[in-house]
Amino acid sequence: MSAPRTLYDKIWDDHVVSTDDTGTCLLYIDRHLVHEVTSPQAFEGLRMAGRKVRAPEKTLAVVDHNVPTTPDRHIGIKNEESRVQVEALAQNAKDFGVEYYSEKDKRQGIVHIVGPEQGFTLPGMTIVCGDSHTSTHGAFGALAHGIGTSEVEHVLATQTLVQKKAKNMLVRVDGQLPEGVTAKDIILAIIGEIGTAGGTGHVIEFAGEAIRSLSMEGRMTVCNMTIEGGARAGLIAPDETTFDYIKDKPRAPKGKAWDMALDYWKTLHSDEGAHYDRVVVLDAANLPPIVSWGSSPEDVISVEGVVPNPDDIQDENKRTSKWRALDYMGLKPGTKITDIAIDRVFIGSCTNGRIEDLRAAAKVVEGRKVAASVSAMIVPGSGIVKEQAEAEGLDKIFKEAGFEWREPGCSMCLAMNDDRLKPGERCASTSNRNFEGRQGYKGRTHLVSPAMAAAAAIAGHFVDIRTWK
Ligand SMILES: CC(C)[C@H](C(=O)O)[C@@H](O)C(=O)O
Ligand code: SF4
Repeated sequence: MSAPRTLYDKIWDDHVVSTDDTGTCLLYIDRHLVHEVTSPQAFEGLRMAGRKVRAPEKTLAVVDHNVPTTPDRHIGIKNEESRVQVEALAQNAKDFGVEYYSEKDKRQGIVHIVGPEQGFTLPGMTIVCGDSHTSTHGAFGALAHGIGTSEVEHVLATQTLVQKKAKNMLVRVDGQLPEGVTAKDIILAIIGEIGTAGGTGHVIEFAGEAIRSLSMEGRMTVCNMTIEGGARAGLIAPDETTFDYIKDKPRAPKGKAWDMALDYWKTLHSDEGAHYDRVVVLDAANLPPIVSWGSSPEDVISVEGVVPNPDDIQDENKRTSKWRALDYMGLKPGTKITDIAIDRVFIGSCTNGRIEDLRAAAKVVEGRKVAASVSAMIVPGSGIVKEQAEAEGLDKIFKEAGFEWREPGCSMCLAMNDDRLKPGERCASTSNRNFEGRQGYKGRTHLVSPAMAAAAAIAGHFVDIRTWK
């Protein structure tokens, strides 16, 4: 009998084309997602070498980072650099025969929301994109890597990627999540626990009752932020929740092909006794709603807590860097998290821009008003999410409360388009990165779940969603 294997081992083994003496492998790539930021030079490289895209039918291109999200976006992009990138992707997709969703297409949205929603992302596949949050697709039990622009070119040309195998890490979240605590809180707590380098050199498999109980949307939120914990990729074994989600998606296998796919997908789980190089266990029942206080996704604390004092940190470099983070954030140690007032709220991004996220926010917002001191916006992750939300009347709830209701895109997750913070502005954000300048020059980001962001918009400061009335 062969040795027990993890889910990662299985997908890896199924895709190795060749291995050299140093253990470096050539991996076959099943799906390639392309956006406008990391692809222009890759296509240019192909053009100069006179090469074609090897498998256009396994490639899907969509604009997301640079597109405006205002209702008048059809008039075009003012920013020259953004406009050039978007136009380049449209042209490259046409020249190389790759399917492309422009900002005028209902299927357009953030690449990591579009892939799953179209059934382009399927269990057991290797999936790449020139984007770090490609880890999102691991929620389907797919091995999903972010890659650099030169690798984008390599995959376009050959449908393979040069890779060394990573180690196996298991993060098990036992028990049940308390009311008001979400997938976002799980992953923020995990990163708080292991640190931003905690997953370095590993692929993390998420397992345990709390993970199993999550919807696909929640699982995508968890896998999305795996990269912020330093891991190469995140994985969750597919199950009935996964199969139900995929079933009627446009590109999902149909008929006999579906039955065959399902037989294979059911083998995609770690074997009993499979070896993990590292195991971390958390108890979901102990998790509170979480708020980030600093400029790294590991700087997290319970909403019931206070801003920590960096002087309590032993390591000098770390102590200095956390003092710097507090200075940047304009916060003092000992301040209660619920006393922090905010100026802006951003609900969206590939972390929390899916329908379930908008439903969670709407539930909090219904019949209430955004605080006079706050400007808040909702940016659906795709045109399909937007359409669904409108069919459910969520847009009305948001607009009546005083939120802006936008067109899909990366928006204020990163300052690559017109949506950005002004210097000094403080934002409750459902995105994944709170780096300095991430949402705009000198902008201050606090990472939270959609329900927590929505509640902060109403209250004007952070509140504990579990006890807030
Ligand atoms: C622009 C892109 C390359 C980048 C990434 O790789 O993640 C962006 O999506 C981000 O979230 O910072
Ligand atoms: S939404 Fe944010 S994290 Fe996701 S791909 Fe866009 S910029 Fe990157």
